[in-house]
Amino acid sequence: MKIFTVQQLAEADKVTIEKQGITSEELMERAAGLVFKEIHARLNNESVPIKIICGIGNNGGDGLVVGRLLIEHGYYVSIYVVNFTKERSRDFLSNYNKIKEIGAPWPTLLKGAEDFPELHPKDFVIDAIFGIGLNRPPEGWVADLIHYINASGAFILSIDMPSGLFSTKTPEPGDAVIKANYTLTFQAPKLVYYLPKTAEFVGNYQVLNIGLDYEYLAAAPAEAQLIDKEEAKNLYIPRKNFSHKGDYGHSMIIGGSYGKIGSISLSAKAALRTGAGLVTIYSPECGYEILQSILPEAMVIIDEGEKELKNIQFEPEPDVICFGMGAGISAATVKTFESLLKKTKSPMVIDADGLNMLSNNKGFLKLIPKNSVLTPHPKELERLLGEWKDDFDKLAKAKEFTNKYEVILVIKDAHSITVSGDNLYINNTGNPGMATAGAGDVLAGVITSLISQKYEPLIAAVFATYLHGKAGDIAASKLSYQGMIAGDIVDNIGAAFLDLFKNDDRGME
Ligand SMILES: NC(=O)C1=CN([C@@H]2O[C@H](COP(=O)(O)OP(=O)(O)OC[C@H]3O[C@@H](n4cnc5c(N)ncnc54)[C@H](OP(=O)(O)O)[C@@H]3O)[C@@H](O)[C@H]2O)[C@@H](O)CC1
Ligand SMILES: Nc1ncnc2c1ncn2[C@@H]1O[C@H](COP(=O)(O)OP(=O)(O)O)[C@@H](O)[C@H]1O
Ligand SMILES: [K+]
Repeated sequence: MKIFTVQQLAEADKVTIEKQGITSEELMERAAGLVFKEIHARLNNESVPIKIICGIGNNGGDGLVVGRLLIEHGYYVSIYVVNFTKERSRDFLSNYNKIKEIGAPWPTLLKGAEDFPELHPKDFVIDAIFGIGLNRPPEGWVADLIHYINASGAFILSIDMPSGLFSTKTPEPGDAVIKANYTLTFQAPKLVYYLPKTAEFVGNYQVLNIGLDYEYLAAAPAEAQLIDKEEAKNLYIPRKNFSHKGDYGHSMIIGGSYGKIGSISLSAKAALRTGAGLVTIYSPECGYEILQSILPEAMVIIDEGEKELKNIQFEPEPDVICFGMGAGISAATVKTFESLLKKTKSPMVIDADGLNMLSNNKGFLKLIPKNSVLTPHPKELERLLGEWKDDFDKLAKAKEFTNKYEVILVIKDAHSITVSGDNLYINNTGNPGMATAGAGDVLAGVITSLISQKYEPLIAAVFATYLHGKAGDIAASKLSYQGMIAGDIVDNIGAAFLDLFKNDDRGME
């Protein structure tokens, strides 16, 4: 699903009104009507006190429409208007008058702290103060009102955006931003729904299709792509009946050191479970017996170093090399990594200590084969890019980095983001149970395996991140967030593939 900027959405709004021959008030009625429907379906005429807090722009207008429809359906509704200015948007005003027409009590005007409504934990608050038109931080008593709503303990449903949340910057601690339990948004999710410092304000969310002009949206370049099952399914390459292991490539997993052999075994097993034809593990000597015993399907080549990698030499050349898990960063390992970078021409996957070596030796960056996939978690990314001001600055720096070195970055997080040039792909699978040792090693193996099966490195990164998260979700559904470990993610990669085609006639070919 495409994620658009606020400017694009405003433009789509205009184009829709023109092409569909409707008024903006009709579009507001359509959009807010869908919000009403969702609320009505959930509340099912329950007599919960509903308090709608409206601004004076179109977000407030939406709040008024929702209020009118709820009143007409017999709900117990109080409407408040935050009178931070005398200005009103046109569609706000016409819907304000419509409240009078249905004979409902006039909305209460809030002019300062003394007017704040009583709020109770059992209230259902609809936040329609600011939407995507927020253009400066809320101040004074309006900021106090936002903090007051948050502190009430009431269930908060935000329309379009939690009020006070900007679409292009992250709040500072203490800023006035509604902390919604649920957000109902129009047409497309917003980038801030997926970033570490902003997602917490959004709560759960749902996207309502308000029928904005399809042609405009299809042609508009996406600010980012959200990768869900629909998108992931389209990336899948079916396996042919008449094929052999050579068709699915040879993955080589290089890494490990004394006490950290488990990492490469997880990557290698993940590569096998993702469908690589052949997997070779290249390890320090101390890993030999362990690896041969726990993973008979993989071949093992050992380095001359007993406890760490010292002189990486192998034959024949694999289709793709994954480097770094558990490798450590001793001087000898750094040196042999440098030679490996110099002699490798095809795209690699670089993870963990491979990334740390790149950060400590910035001169190595230009040696990375083009189109390689780097998989940093936030700390590794910071070592690689330097500090960033906020999540937006982080993404800008990541784009610059991938452009400069012609590589692909998978920024691992709750919503991992694959960055390639100016393109962002946001993953929508995964769960907190994956915050467990070795989960990242598994992802590196899945990406490597897909590249060896001839997926383009960018597609491999995006698809692997989806499958890895889905495998984690399936593992969590059986074992709980607490009970699952990285090996369970590996064990459910197959189920993640099968899930792609569940409820779909196409099936896995
Ligand atoms: N696009 C779509 O697809 C559709 C969008 N729709 C809805 O429209 C919403 C956008 O509406 P919007 O543009 O009127 O802006 P909105 O968010 O109501 O608030 C801005 C108002 O507040 C003001 N203001 C700003 N910051 C302020 C501050 N800190 N402190 C004080 N004042 C501040 C600013 O005025 P200013 O003072 O800057 O002149 C302006 O008046 C959108 O989120 C969705 O709900 C649907 O109805 C139909 C389909
Ligand atoms: N809360 C979470 N929600 C979704 N995915 C998560 C969460 N926490 C971690 N993950 C995923 O688990 C993996 C953890 O990787 P990493 O931190 O490198 O672990 P390790 O170094 O132990 O292997 C990443 O792919 C990350 O996206
Ligand atoms: K809002």
